[in-house]
Amino acid sequence: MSVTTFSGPGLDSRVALARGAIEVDVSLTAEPGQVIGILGPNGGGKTTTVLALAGVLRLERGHVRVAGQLWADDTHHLEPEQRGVGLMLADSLLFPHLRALDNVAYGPRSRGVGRSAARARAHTELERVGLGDLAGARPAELSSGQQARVALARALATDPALLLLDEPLSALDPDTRARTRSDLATRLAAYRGVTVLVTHDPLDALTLADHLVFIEDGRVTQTGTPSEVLREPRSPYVGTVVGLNLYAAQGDSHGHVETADGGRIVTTSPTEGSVWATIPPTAVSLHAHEPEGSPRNTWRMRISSVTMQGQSARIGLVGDVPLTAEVTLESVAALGLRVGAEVWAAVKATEVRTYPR
Ligand SMILES: Nc1ncnc2c1ncn2[C@@H]1O[C@H](COP(=O)(O)OP(=O)(O)OP(=O)(O)O)[C@@H](O)[C@H]1O
Repeated sequence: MSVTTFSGPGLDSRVALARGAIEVDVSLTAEPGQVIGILGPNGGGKTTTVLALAGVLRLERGHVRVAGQLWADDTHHLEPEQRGVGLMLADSLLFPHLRALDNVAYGPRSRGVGRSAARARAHTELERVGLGDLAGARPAELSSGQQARVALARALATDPALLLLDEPLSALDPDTRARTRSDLATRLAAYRGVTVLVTHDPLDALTLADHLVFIEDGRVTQTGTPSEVLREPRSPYVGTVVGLNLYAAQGDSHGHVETADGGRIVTTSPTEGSVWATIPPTAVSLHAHEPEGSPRNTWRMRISSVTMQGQSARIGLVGDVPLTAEVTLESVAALGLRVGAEVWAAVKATEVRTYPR
């Protein structure tokens, strides 16, 4: 098969294909060394995108170019083993009968590297993930975090230009996950190819990725650096992930915005035209009686949920402007906050941020 060569060094892709009930159409670009974090609700097309980049699924339209090489377009399709790609999934899928060293050496071996060169390479990769001493162990003798690190070493042992990590930490318990996340961050910092990391965990995305891409219903709904996304979410899903109350609203240019459900919010932020409005849950105070004072929003609300989070509680509120509030556990006790109870919620106008939609 002839392979057309392009000059771009990183990832340049648009994958478009039907999968199940949805049409996936996702464009991703990245420079070498960048980590792209992909987030999105279940069934939105994240894994489909990864499998299309890997060559497991065929494109219907679009293209995949990596390190200047065309891997796929309408007419070309390189098989996964013909692509310089490393894949790591939630299940590390190690060969149970092989030592860690031979699990890692398997990749180079299957690409034609001789046995001793492949083993030498596997040793180097295991050392890079801190497992040089456990090269002789079989998967059953390794902890789940160590197995994940072997899987990472295996994915990198073939010098891939593109590393695809699909929920690589999701099978780990929270402590192991935190430690393995930091090992992964260290290893990725030294990797010069492009990494695409699919995760449901905002912490993975914020700590590992340089750039975030949200995929919902087969489409990209938002891209940006973690701090851009944290500051200005642009879909209800992204609002939930970054922990802000988010409303699609219309401004009346008199310091009010009106939400799609007819709720009115007072703000000191610009209110011209179609805007997103955000309210941080920590900016919502709850009261037994209607509060008065500086320009503020006050709403009579009913409590729909109460969940604890460390030393604070998140209170779901329904009313004119549905809200999540984050309050101290003392407030929960003092105000008798429980599902079904009615309270006043107050938010200062200065706490409501708007930006164009
Ligand atoms: N093996 C399959 N055959 C056919 N359709 C599938 C298959 N796997 C997934 N789908 C469908 O493809 C669509 C996209 O699924 P995909 O796994 O890409 O989403 P996802 O964003 O990775 O979801 P999750 O977060 O649940 O892993 C969904 O509608 C799903 O039901």
